[in-house]
Amino acid sequence: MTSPITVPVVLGERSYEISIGPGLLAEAGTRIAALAPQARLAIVTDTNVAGLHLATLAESLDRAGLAHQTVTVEPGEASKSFTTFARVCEDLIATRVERGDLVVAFGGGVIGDLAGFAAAVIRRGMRFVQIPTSLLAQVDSSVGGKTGINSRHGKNLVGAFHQPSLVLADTSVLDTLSKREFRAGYAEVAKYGLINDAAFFGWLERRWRDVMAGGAAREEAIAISCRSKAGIVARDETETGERALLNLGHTFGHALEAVTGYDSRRLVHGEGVAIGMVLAHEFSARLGLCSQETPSRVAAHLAEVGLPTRIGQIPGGAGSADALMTAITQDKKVKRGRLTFILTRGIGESFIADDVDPAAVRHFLAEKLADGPDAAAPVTGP
Ligand SMILES: NC(=O)c1ccc[n+]([C@@H]2O[C@H](COP(=O)([O-])OP(=O)(O)OC[C@H]3O[C@@H](n4cnc5c(N)ncnc54)[C@H](O)[C@@H]3O)[C@@H](O)[C@H]2O)c1
Ligand SMILES: O=C(O)C(=O)C[C@@H](O)[C@H](O)[C@H](O)COP(=O)(O)O
Ligand SMILES: [Zn+2]
Repeated sequence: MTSPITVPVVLGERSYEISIGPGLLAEAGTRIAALAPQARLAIVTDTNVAGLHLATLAESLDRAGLAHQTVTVEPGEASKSFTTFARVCEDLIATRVERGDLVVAFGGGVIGDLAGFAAAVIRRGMRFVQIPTSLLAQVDSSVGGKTGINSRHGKNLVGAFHQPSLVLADTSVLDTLSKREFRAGYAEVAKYGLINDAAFFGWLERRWRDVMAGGAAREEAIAISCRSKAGIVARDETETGERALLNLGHTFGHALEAVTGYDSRRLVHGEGVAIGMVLAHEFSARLGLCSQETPSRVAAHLAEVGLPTRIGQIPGGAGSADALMTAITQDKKVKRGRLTFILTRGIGESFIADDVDPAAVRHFLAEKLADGPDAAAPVTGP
């Protein structure tokens, strides 16, 4: 087996490594034992991932002599709720894991955020390991220490910064991911190009089919994404400045997720981000910050990949401009009541814009909603 790609996340005493490559699940036992030889493990996963990959992880931990128990939740965004969080905390405490033991987040971003938040608060803080199994989790959510759950007022409004001690991204587990979920993760990959790396976005435009197919191009895209995120997180761990760039498309996207009731059948996070990134580029063009060709190029690429790019593609619609604005004004980037958006001057030229006029955003959204439902390209499906 070839050695995995390693990406360091440099954060002083909270530094850790991301390992990326095929077959890492079978090595999880030895790698975790090297980190914490005596630890007992509490694995948090969802029923999909458990059914497909838990046996491989469990065998690896057994071989390394690591005791482990599992807490399982239902798949989907609805599990990032107070109710599920409370149950997971109680179940984890019932396993009698101690402060020196490890929580293992084994799944997509929902599991990483949920289990990571539980690890942040149980016994006032336990170490945890991320074993991300979706593309989205491998390129984004397992890195950087944002953990949390949703509120009825908005996405991720309850949470903590809590860095993992290790990230193991086994790229071969992505072979069992649905096309829809793979595409959703691809939106966050494209985000890194759109933030500050026009060459990467151009590479994706040429090579996206290879990224979807697997192999070297997919691993390269995951590694480039992780390096980009690790660099930003190392410079601004708790989002006092530059880290907000990772929120490109998210102010709109999170509002869309909130008004669609965190219902994964209608919209998953990466799809919200895809639509949100197109909206952020269109809004930038509307403000005269970039040319009209910029949003057209972004939308064309995301649509070619099979992602939704318009609000009208969300089954059941996305409520009203007022409902979206209510969610947007709860965004964590709001400062002294003023809206912050990630806007752009062109592909790979994103910047943080504070004091964005809410009336202009509302007017823009009302116009987008007036376009009405679009039956041409439904977001759901395989
Ligand atoms: N903390 C962060 O920095 C950060 C970054 C980006 C996104 N997020 C959060 O991540 C969540 C989205 O993550 P996601 O897209 O991974 O969603 P998810 O965790 O719901 O996973 C998507 C679906 O894929 C299934 N799945 C996962 N791995 C699989 C595999 N290998 N084979 C088959 N099925 C598999 C899951 O069971 C689920 O049904 C959102 O809640 C979002 O807010 C957090
Ligand atoms: O890591 C970050 O910082 C991000 O913003 C990454 C996003 O892709 C991710 O969806 C994150 O959870 C959003 O953070 P939030 O602070 O807006 O909830
Ligand atoms: Zn995201």
